[in-house]
Amino acid sequence: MADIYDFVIIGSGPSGGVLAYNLCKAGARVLMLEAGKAHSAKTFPRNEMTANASLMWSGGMDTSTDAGLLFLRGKVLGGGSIINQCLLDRFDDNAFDDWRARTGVDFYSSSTMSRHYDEVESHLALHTMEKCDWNRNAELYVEGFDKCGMEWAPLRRGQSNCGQGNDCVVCLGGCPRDSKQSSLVTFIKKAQQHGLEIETEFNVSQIIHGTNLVTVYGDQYGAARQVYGRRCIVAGGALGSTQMLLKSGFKDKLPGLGSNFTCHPQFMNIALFDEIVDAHKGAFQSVKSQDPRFRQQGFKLENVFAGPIAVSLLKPGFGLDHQRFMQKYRNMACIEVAIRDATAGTINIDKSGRLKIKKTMADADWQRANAGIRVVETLFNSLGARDVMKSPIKIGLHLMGGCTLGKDGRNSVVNEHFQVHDHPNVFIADSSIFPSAPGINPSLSIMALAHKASEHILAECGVSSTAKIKSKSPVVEVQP
Ligand SMILES: Cc1cc2nc3c(=O)[nH]c(=O)nc-3n(C[C@H](O)[C@H](O)[C@H](O)COP(=O)(O)OP(=O)(O)OC[C@H]3O[C@@H](n4cnc5c(N)ncnc54)[C@H](O)[C@@H]3O)c2cc1C
Repeated sequence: MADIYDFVIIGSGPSGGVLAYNLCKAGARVLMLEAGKAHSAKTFPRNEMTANASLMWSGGMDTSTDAGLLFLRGKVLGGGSIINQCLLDRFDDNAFDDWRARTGVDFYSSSTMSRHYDEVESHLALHTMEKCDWNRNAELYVEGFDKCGMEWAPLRRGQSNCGQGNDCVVCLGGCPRDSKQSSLVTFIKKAQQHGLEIETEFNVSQIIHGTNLVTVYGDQYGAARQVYGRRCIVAGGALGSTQMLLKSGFKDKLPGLGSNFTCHPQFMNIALFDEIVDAHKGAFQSVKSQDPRFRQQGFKLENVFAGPIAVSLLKPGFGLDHQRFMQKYRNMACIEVAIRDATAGTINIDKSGRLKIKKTMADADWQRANAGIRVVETLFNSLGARDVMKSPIKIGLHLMGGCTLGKDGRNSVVNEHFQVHDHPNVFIADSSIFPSAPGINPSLSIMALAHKASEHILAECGVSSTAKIKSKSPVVEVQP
């Protein structure tokens, strides 16, 4: 006798959380599988090194095949929303127009998506960073922008209570106050109130699509496991979802699987000032560029900083030179350049199922990066910085694509109903469905698309999102 769930959701990030909540609320019996561990505000590691090692895939050391780009992605209950900054922006017309032109999919528009944004935002505490939240790093950013006549805007974060002046900067290792609006403290918590079951440390290796049943294979605590769902929702993020489908042999029917991988490569630029900046105190990020010229040129700037371990990794070299650099930690200000990458990469696997990610920076990408870095240099120089260090390390935080949504199964993986082409019982609505890099923080749009997907999935089951699913007998004999 085996349990059959209405839905098995693989992955617990922004996508998995929203889908779990909407399906559970409609009365479905849902099991969520997550490869990472379950943590809470009380148990998140408080040391930078331990946080990277225990909350990220490969300890935060996933790289492209040429080792030119470093990819960070969460492996913990709550996924990327546990280790991210929770900056929540809607996409603009420019991003949606590009997606519509690439895919021919009409719902990619601000007007169609606004209802879904409204819906997910109604579950989140949102805070626009105000002047009283700024630390000296943010003040310098604004002073520089004003001096150089460039437009900036406050960032909007998902946070409920980050204390006076956002007095804590440990968000990237998991929020110790349950303030950051991760999927763990928002949608997953609410889904659990509607009966969501969760299994953590369950690493999915294969998804087998049957006529009436999807079988999900994996391992948990060193033992082989398999679970069954009438339908399966793959929400493992760009790399995770693509890897699971590749390992399950979906590429035979879907040649586009693994293509269109993008990541908004980011460059940290650190300036040394005579004054004490203490960028590690107060709000970690508060302001962004809003200059239309930058959007046209394919880059954006945000004030940002990092803990001492991360900063030390950004500076090449070792010994006295490195030591002297780190002694100036309190005098550092930092602005990151993030580009809207023009050159898509590919996601593949080797014979052992390990990821092989090809992603290079082509000339068009370097033009965008260098244009942004030049602006940062001008800005810091206008403020009298002693020195500006351009870190050679390129980091991909927003991982997108691999299972693109589109109309044609020859070059896309998921159809307009978020169903994998020719596999009607498997759905995807996470960052892997993105057809290109939007150049905007992606999480809120991942959630809005997941909300839209949940409506399609419920409609496909013959239920409107406000009616209740009548779950079939939960326990039946299974012969996979
Ligand atoms: C340091 C950092 C800062 C960021 N800051 C921001 C920000 O401020 N704003 C913003 O919009 N975005 C930000 N992002 C990006 C954002 O977090 C991601 O785009 C988002 O989390 C992707 O959501 P997702 O649901 O597609 O996948 P994920 O959040 O990656 O969730 C996928 C989940 O699936 C699990 N999984 C994968 N494979 C398997 C498997 N085989 N078996 C079982 N489980 C599996 C993973 O462990 C993971 O928990 C940041 C990212 C990083 C790393």
